[in-house]
Parts: sequence; C-alpha cells; structure tokens
Amino acid sequence: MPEETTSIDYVMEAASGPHFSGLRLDGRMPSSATAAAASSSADSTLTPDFLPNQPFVIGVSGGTASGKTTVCDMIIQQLHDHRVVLVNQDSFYRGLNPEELERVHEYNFDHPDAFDTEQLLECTMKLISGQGVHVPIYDFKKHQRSSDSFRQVNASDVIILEGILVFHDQRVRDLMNMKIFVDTDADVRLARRIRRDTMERGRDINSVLEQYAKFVKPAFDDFVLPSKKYADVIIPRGGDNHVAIDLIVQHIRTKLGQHDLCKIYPNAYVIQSTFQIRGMHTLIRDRDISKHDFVFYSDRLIRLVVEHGLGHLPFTEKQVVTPTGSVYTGVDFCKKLCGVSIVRR
Ligand SMILES: Nc1ncnc2c1ncn2[C@@H]1O[C@H](COP(=O)(O)OP(=O)(O)O)[C@@H](O)[C@H]1O
Ligand SMILES: O=c1ccn([C@@H]2O[C@H](COP(=O)(O)O)[C@@H](O)[C@H]2O)c(=O)[nH]1
Repeated sequence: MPEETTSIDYVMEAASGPHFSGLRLDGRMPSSATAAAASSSADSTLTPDFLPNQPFVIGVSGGTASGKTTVCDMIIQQLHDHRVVLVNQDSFYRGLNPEELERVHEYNFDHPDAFDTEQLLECTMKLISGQGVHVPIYDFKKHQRSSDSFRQVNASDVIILEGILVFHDQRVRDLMNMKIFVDTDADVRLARRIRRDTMERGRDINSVLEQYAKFVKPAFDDFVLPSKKYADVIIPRGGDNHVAIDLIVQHIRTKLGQHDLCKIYPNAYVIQSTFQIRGMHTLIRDRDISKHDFVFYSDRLIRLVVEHGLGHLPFTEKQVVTPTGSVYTGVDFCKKLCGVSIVRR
C-alpha cells in the first residue's frame, strides 16, 4: 500500500486472509505431560494435563477485535460460582519511551517484542502457585503504563490469559490447560476495530486504517494466525457462538471436578452459588476477620446448607385454615426434624 494511501477498499482487501471455520475439540491431552515437562520440548502443541488443586489455566487468542474479551466475559459469567480471573496480555505492553512516543506511528504494537513476556510469565506462574499479583494498567491513549496504580489479581480456580499473542511464547503456552482461538472474519474485525479505536482508544479513522495495513494485518499473518495451530478449540464468530462457549464451560466445570462429587455421591446436591454466598466465603476465609464476624457469617452459611437439606426431606400434604377462613393446602414434614449448626474455630 502506498505510504499516504488510506483507501478503505484497499485495507478491506488486504484484510482478507485465510479463513477457517468449525469448532474443533481435539482432546489432545498427553497422559504424563505437566507444564514443567512440556516446557522442555522444542515446539510443543500439546496441552498439559490439569492437576487437581491447581488453577485451570485457559489461553484465549485471536486477531484484534475478534471478540476475545467478549468470549472471556461470557465464560466468566457462566462460571460465576467459581473464582475466575482474567489477565490481559495488553496489560503487559512495555510502554513507550519519549523517543518512541514521538514516532508512535512507526511503532509496531502487534510484534511480540512490544510485550514484556517475562513479566507476563512471572505473573502467571505466581497465580498458578496460589499467590496474588499486581498487574500493570496500560493506557491505550497514552501508550504508557500507569506509574502509580496497578490491578490486584488474587489466586483463583480459573486463570484466563487473553491476548493476540498469548500462544506465541512456548513457555506461556505450556502453562495453559486449554487453548482457545477466537476466529472471526478479518473484515468484521476491521470494522469493529475502527469503531472501537475511534470511540474508546482516542484514534481517528485514518490512523486506524494506516496502522492496520502497516502493522496489524502483517503481524496477524506472521504471528497470530500461525499460532492458531496450538489451539485445542477454535470458536468461529466469537461471542455469537453460544454453543461453543457452553461446551467450553461444561468442559471447564468437569475439569474442576464439580460433576465428580455428584458422581461419587449420587445423593449429593451442590447448592448453586451466588455472589452473596461467595461474599460470605470470602469473609470467613480472610485471616483478619474478627471472631464475631467469623461465627456470624459461618452460621449464616451453615443455615443455608441446613435449610437446603431440609427441603429434600419427605413431606406430606397438609391443609390449614387461614385467619380469613379459607383453606390453604400446603405440606408438613413427615417426621419431627431439626437442623443444628455448630461452629468451631
Ligand atoms: N459478537 C459481536 N457482535 C458485535 N460486536 C461485537 C461482538 N463481539 C465483540 N464485539 C465488539 O467488538 C469490539 C471488540 O471486541 P472484543 O471482545 O473487545 O475483542 P478483542 O478482545 O478480541 O479485541 C468491542 O467493541 C465489542 O463490543
Ligand atoms: O498502545 C497501543 C497498544 C496496542 N494497540 C493495538 O491493540 C491491539 C491488541 O488489542 P486487542 O484488544 O486484542 O485488539 C493490537 O492489534 C495493537 O495494534 C494499539 O493500537 N496501541
């Protein structure tokens, strides 16, 4: 494309790369590979086995504006009863120095070197080992990281790493238990990118088109698309593909062992978690909680269990007469029962 040309037709044409479609669930799971072992192989495409009591790590890659963040949000929403954290590769953009800032139009934000991959790796490994981390906050308008604030990310059951190049570095890839590639047509992505970057990232349409033709599209072809081969699951159409997202969530739930408990104990009922329940679990796990609050919130949680349990006991039909004289048909416990909660600390 000539330097000064910003014809949308040209860019749309340049954007039409190879297309793939169809959900692929390879199930490529080596029996003995672990994250550490796999990292020693030369060019591993294998996904390591998920070890119990470790967080389940999901990588979500795909071209710019393919819907990676949207897919992640949908997964997080469906896994509301688990602790899930999202780590964006964008947070690990290096931030430009004054010289680079002056010539920002020549900077390639789509090259792997634009990211501090060592820091992303270190953060992910800390999260996997159960430690909380400080994730940098990147400003797309200033091309800088915030110097005085960061995002606190706590240890979780599920860690999602999302970004255009999260499959590029083998060491990062090898930490993932599941790799998802969001596959959306290039023209759709470009249209979304124009809208997003002009509305949210302080760009004008010409600069978006120029950057797209000069850096984004070539880097997609050179780095992003070739990393698609590492994916275990490919989601065509991103967030519109509810079937694929439901299947992925089911798989994660199975891996997290939720179904196993019910398989071992067929009479077990798992109470549907809510933010209120998770909030109380968070309070009672906090080592700084007062004894009074620990007893108070534990008691509330146990009451929920007891009340839910009582709902599964045998009942018989019973009629009562209301104060207005009408007959109400309800139920009565078959036997005299009571639930007692005992809190020990
Ligand atoms: N299925 C969809 N339909 C319409 N707009 C979408 C859809 N998925 C994402 N978008 C929009 O496209 C833009 C990029 O989506 P996002 O999920 O942030 O992509 P990515 O994280 O891959 O850059 C956002 O403005 C988002 O609202
Ligand atoms: O300062 C910056 C940093 C990044 N970009 C562009 O962002 C996309 C990656 O973000 P997505 O949310 O996955 O689209 C990448 O293509 C960079 O070109 C930027 O323009 N400026």
